[in-house]
Amino acid sequence: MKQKEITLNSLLNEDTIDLNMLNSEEVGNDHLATSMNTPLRADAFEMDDETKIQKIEQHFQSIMEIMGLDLTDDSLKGTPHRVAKMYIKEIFSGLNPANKPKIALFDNKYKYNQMLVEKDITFYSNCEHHFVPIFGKAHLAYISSGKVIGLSKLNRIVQYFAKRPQVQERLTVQIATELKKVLNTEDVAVVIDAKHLCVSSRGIQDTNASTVTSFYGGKFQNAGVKEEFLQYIQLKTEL
Ligand SMILES: Nc1nc2c(ncn2[C@@H]2O[C@H](COP(=O)(O)OP(=O)(O)OP(=O)(O)O)[C@@H](O)[C@H]2O)c(=O)[nH]1
Ligand SMILES: [Zn+2]
Repeated sequence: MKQKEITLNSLLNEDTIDLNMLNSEEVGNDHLATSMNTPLRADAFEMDDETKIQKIEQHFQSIMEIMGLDLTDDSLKGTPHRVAKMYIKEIFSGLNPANKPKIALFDNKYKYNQMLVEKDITFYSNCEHHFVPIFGKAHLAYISSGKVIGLSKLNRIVQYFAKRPQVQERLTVQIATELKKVLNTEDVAVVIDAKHLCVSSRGIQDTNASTVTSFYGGKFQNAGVKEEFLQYIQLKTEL
């Protein structure tokens, strides 16, 4: 299987990126568009969800009509509303910071001081260039700086950032940055192995290629620590 490897640590070189901006995953700051922030307009959430759904429904109906589809057909007539609801409430719900998961941390009373790896987190996202799915596995690791995170919250962080129009590089950096912030440590690692339907189902139509992106912070930049993490996740060849 062919894999394209993009290493992101150079993008996150703290000499070149303002750390305040890295922490600004808030509405209104996103539009300042550092390389890792989803390019959102400042007024992105002035309109409520119900109005957004109504408007998208109207526009999607126009797209279908332009394509010559008969919207009086039983099976098609509900599609504009279905798509609009799916965009706002499901597959792009991670655009809205109101949907950001609340993260519960616990004291590390177990004195566990090795890495914790949450691997094979299945996610579905969508390519921001073609609006077709990106899907795959995310593998996360961290070494506690004193707090322990509930395991499911690692999953929830992945799902939140996946539910946006994405490029895989940005998804990787956004997850890593959030992990660093909530866990108050540089010692985090993220590897994402994903398939892009814009590469397999159209365009070049390569059904075998997958894309691997990675972030290694703090102690994970140490070759031995990184190797231990990679041993645990052992990238699988089929997704
Ligand atoms: N770096 C990066 N590129 C992506 C990602 N998802 C999709 N792309 C690429 O974005 C590019 C968009 O290029 P364009 O030439 O504007 O689009 P296109 O004419 O549809 O290109 P083809 O896919 O080659 O037909 C394509 O090469 C996609 O494969 C991603 O997550 N990261
Ligand atoms: Zn694409």
